[in-house]
Amino acid sequence: MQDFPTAPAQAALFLDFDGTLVEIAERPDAVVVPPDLPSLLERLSAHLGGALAIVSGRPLLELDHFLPVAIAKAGNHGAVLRPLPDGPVEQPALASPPAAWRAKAGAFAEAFPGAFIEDKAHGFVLHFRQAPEAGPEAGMLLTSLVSEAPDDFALMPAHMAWEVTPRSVSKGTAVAYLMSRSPFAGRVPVFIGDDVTDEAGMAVAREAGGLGLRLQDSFGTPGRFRDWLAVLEGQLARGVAA
Ligand SMILES: O=P(O)(O)OC[C@H]1O[C@H](O[C@H]2O[C@H](CO)[C@@H](O)[C@H](O)[C@H]2O)[C@H](O)[C@@H](O)[C@@H]1O
Repeated sequence: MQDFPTAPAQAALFLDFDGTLVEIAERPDAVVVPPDLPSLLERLSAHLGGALAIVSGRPLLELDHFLPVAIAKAGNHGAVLRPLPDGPVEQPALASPPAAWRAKAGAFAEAFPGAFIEDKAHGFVLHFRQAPEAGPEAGMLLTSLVSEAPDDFALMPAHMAWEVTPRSVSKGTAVAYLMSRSPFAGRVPVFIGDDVTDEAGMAVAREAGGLGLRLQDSFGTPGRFRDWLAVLEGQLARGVAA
């Protein structure tokens, strides 16, 4: 078992989705969620008094689609949160990138068969997994566009994708906000993720005395990570992990 900085029963778990809980797929809609994963996460959340949250770049509705269980979720890299499993959705007021940026990115993607844009509420992703030759040029285009409003927007490298996001939110702000309120407050944060976009969440967890774990280093693969979660759930259920 991965060592915790405290008794596991006192931890607050923050889990990335793509590349951590599920394997990366060719397209965002093609990820395969193991049938037993949602209920495993729901049981883990219950053992932790609700202090388990999915913290993802995905929109909240997609997280609800892939993980249709009552657990806390933060989507769009911290731009939308549901801190309590069945509670209300919370969204800070955020600007959207200029329409001209989206139009230029869309025209760029159209020139590379396989590349496409994924729209989000306050940003967009330019995916190039099926057009890898587009990656560097896409990065240069979006770097140039974001430089027009660097205080408001950030460009994040993701797995075979570039994402334009509001600068004021991140997985770090999501973890900090959740840790400020029940049932997360007072627990020791443990963030597990696989990507550059997870580093802000890991950093906040570490600064709070917890753990920021990179999946590849600590677990290897999403499958092995899911196995670890199942073992942890069993221990918490039997009361032998505290
Ligand atoms: O924060 P995450 O839960 O890791 O989500 C990050 C982004 O994941 C998705 O894109 C990535 O996963 C796809 C499915 O495996 C893959 O096809 C793509 O190449 C990856 O970049 C999702 O589409 C984004 O919205 C998330 O921000």
